[in-house]
Amino acid sequence: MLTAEGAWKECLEIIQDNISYQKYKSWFEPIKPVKLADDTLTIQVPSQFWYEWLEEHYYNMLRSTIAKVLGKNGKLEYSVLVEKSDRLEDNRSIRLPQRPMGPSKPQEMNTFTDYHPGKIENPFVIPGIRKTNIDSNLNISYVFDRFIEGDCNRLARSAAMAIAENPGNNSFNPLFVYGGTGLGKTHLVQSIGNKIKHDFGDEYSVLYVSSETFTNEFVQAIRNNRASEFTTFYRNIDVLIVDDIQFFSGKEKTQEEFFHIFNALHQDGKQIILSSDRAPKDIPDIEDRLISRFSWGLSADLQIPEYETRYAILERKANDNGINIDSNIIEFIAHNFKSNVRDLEGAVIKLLATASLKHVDEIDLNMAKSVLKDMVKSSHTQVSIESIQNYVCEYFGIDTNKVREKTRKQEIVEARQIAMYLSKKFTKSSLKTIGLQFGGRDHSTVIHAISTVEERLSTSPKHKRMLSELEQKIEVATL
Ligand SMILES: Nc1ncnc2c1ncn2[C@@H]1O[C@H](COP(=O)(O)OP(=O)(O)OP(=O)(O)O)[C@@H](O)[C@H]1O
Repeated sequence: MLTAEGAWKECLEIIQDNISYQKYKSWFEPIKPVKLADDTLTIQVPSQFWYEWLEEHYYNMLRSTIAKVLGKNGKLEYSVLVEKSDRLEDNRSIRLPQRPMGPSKPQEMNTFTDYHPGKIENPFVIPGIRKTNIDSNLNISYVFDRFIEGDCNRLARSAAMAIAENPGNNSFNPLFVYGGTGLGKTHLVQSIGNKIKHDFGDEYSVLYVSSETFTNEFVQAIRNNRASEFTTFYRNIDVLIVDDIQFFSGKEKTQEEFFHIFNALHQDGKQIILSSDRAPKDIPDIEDRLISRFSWGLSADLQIPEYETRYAILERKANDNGINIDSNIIEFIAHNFKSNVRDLEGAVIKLLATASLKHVDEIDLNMAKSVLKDMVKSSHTQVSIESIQNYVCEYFGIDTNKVREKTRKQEIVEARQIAMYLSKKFTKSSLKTIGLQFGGRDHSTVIHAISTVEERLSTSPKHKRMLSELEQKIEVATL
């Protein structure tokens, strides 16, 4: 029978796969499952603010997670730990938003009584496509207003704005936005879609899709003999935004399909917006004819933000989250988190979560330094999954390719599981990405590997020693 712990563990596995590791650690790890009765899971959160934060930021994800784990009648209830009344009062600089105080004893805070499982519809099977019934898949918080402009993104942002003002009818077709991870590609390309929808209403059908979803839908469509419906659907879009196009690499059939859709849309003066982690010419295993089309309009890169932009982004993020951060803390973060915007955001979130967990209203610079110590270290250099595979294989004295092969030899399996565990710990990659880099395994294999390693860690001192040696090796390499 499913227990509260078991149900919450399943929820965590899903949640972990849907949000960054940092957010997962900050907001979900401290939660404790309390009770499971009548399809209702009760979880205990550390503070009233915590509950409000979850509701504000993760409501939809929690709803669908609960539905997956407990079924369509599943409900989630919160119980809030007693708030301390003796709040500290000295010179601190993060102020939590002034919200009503939580209850003085644990109490049910919210129930998804109105829950109905979310309909996940495949857009291309909607009969008689009409512009108004297409779900654009846009995240409404990705808007221009929240996208801070700097030298690092000025060209891309201006082109994006010009497109949003005049979709299809501009010289940036397609717009190809590229740059490293966490630099704002998704935010920017979705801002275009959101502005068009806001300014033009149903005049344009807008669709945001990741290249991975596009590929999966295409494969499904072929399997179900619905390839022509798939094509028709995409050819009817007015503004097509495809994110992370580098995932088309090596997928010949998908590339061919996309090539025809691209031509049809372009010919009809429809707007195409693409993003990628690298410039068109640097994407491996993509047909030349597609690469040449990607370069028809404008390719604009997003670079690492300079200090002033990092400062402005931090101020804005804090503001958006309803907190005031003292300028010396902003300076500290802006000086130490240089590689991407996601890390800046992660730092603000971690401070906020810690303030809430410790029940303090404000945080001073010393506390911020200590809270962010580990992140500062890890933000300096990013280790790749490939180098983790190398470290582990070198440690075990085996050939690196072996961990990517299908072999089930015990020593290889063990090395592979450890490398997967370390990849989760030291990189920001999703379980899916990790699985793919280990010979195309799926995310459940990675979850299994991680829990196997964790179990061994807690029962075998030999494994603990081994892991700690490996972790040290990786840490030294990333300093
Ligand atoms: N210029 C900016 N102003 C404000 N927020 C930004 C800016 N650039 C990025 N962000 C924020 O940083 C986070 C990461 O951005 P986003 O997901 O768009 O990056 P990405 O380049 O698509 O990353 P990935 O390649 O890993 O998918 C988002 O929360 C986004 O809002």
